[in-house]
Amino acid sequence: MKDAWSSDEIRKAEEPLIAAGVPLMARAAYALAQAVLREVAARPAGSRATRPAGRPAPRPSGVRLRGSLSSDGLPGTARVRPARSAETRGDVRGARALLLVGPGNNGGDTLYAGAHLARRGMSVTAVLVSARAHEEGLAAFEAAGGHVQRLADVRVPTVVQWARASDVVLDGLVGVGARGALRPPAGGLVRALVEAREAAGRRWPYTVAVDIPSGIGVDDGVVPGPVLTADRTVTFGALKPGLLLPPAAGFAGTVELVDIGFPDVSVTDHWAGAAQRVTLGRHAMTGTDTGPGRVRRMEPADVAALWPAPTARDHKYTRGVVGVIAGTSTYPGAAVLATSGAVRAGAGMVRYLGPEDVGTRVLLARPEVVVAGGRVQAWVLGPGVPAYDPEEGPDDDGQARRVFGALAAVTGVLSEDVTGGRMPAVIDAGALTMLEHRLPAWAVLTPHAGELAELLQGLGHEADRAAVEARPLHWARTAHQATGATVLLKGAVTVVAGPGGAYAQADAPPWTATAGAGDVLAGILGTLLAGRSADVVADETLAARLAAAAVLVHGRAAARASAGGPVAALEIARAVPAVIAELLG
Ligand SMILES: NC(=O)C1=CN([C@@H]2O[C@H](COP(=O)(O)OP(=O)(O)OC[C@H]3O[C@@H](n4cnc5c(N)ncnc54)[C@H](O)[C@@H]3O)[C@@H](O)[C@H]2O)[C@@H](O)CC1
Ligand SMILES: [K+]
Repeated sequence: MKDAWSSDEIRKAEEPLIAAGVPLMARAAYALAQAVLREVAARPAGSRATRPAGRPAPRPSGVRLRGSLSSDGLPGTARVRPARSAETRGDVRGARALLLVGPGNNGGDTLYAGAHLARRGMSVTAVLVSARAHEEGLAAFEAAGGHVQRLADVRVPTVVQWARASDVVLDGLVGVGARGALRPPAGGLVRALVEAREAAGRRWPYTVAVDIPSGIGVDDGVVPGPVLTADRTVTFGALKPGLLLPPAAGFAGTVELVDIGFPDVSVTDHWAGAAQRVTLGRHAMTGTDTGPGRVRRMEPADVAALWPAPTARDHKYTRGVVGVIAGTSTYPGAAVLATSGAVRAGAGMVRYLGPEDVGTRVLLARPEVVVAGGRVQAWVLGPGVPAYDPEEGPDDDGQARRVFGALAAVTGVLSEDVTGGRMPAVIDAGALTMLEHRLPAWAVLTPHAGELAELLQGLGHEADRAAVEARPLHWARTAHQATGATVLLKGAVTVVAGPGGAYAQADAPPWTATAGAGDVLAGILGTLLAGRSADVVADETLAARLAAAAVLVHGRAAARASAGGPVAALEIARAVPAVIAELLG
């Protein structure tokens, strides 16, 4: 599990260590310098900025650094403890670094790192954007032979020119002390650098963000103004939510987490069950509630503990029956895709409810499906079902009526004065327009940004699709709070918001953005909810974890089916068993 800490949590963790004299900044700066030295040393000397003008620099992304990939082979985080023994060898003399230095400790990290680079023979220039700069860091930098320039004394185009002529640019303008969009003059400088980077294409120097790409929302992942995209972010002590969340995460490049010595601690882990004391390891947090504010990313190793893998004592009913209400005679495909997702994820049984001709098509594709009503342990409601319109009367082959009936079994509100048992559900597409009652957390809404915007508008919020895409965590949380349901907001990075906090999952290749992929996801999640139906109703935080696990499995199945090329939704379903086998193995 990747666990991101808010800026407040980072400060709370730092305070006792700073008081005890732990050299946090020295550790951070040393690791930062090592990351830069590794990159520069890996480049052929002739390709460095001293190359003749106009000759393109080699692509930094062609060089894979030690620990730069997560176990799944996708760009991810690596933990590197800055140790003297890890000193990077290789000749870096004459290579050029440009440091963008802000007024706070983020600038301090950058200046100390610049001192390391200068001592190794690099030509290092620091541009101070403010009148103020970290005093000791600046003194160390100058003592090591670094060149200092003040933005007030030079023009922005000159700094852009220096950047273009460098091998590496370090963005040390602001870190976790940042508030809002970058203000002038830093904002103007970064805007000009972003333009120059776009114009330069692949010839732009390797760009390293110090702790975070300056200008992102540290805690909420927003991008309120200009941000220079990094090839690598070297982040200190713990991940920050903005490094996991869209849209900010797209600016971070490969994220390298440096252990600067935050302590081993135990915390109340809302994710592991009700108020259970657990030790999360080095990167956990002393005395801080993980609470609904937390942002995490589930990793492949976390899935096995959640998956309802069968034992020899199980039979099809104990393993969980998924009921699917999806598709109409006009849109039968969603029914085939959702039931396929559920079958391939390993449901004990899948029931399909819908018009007869759609049921026949489902049976042709998946003869395992039972096309008849009966007991189920979780519902999948709404894929391929049109939006409900009480005025017009629905042209939906009776699907709205069936969905309303199933929703009663989810909330337990059977009629005005009769309540019954309750069970989990995936509420997708058309079913998102049929919500009448406040929902429990075991109801998982699975909108994309446009559907979430419509849902929010129905709840009185002014949010269109663009607004949701700009602040996905905020709006997913808002919808969770307003409806009570767990909210899974689909996207390139999928955000899940529930009572125990949020997940940001980036498991799927861009090819996954294809019609029907969401129907398969709904089926996979339905199987997970059915397999752990009683647990999900008993533990209000479990649905979000299962939702994140379903997103991970779906994303990895899409990657497997795609193999780097286009992918059809049904192929994603087909790849699911092998992915589950791999994760459980
Ligand atoms: N506290 C410590 O001992 C450590 C701090 N570390 C570094 O220190 C950083 C945090 O340092 P600080 O708390 O000094 O804060 P930062 O350096 O992140 O930024 C604060 C400064 O930036 C300015 N600023 C804030 N928002 C701005 C905006 N939108 N536009 C322009 N300027 C803005 C503020 O006026 C303030 O001067 C971390 O991100 C990390 O890089 C690391 O060295 C680890 C140890
Ligand atoms: K920064």
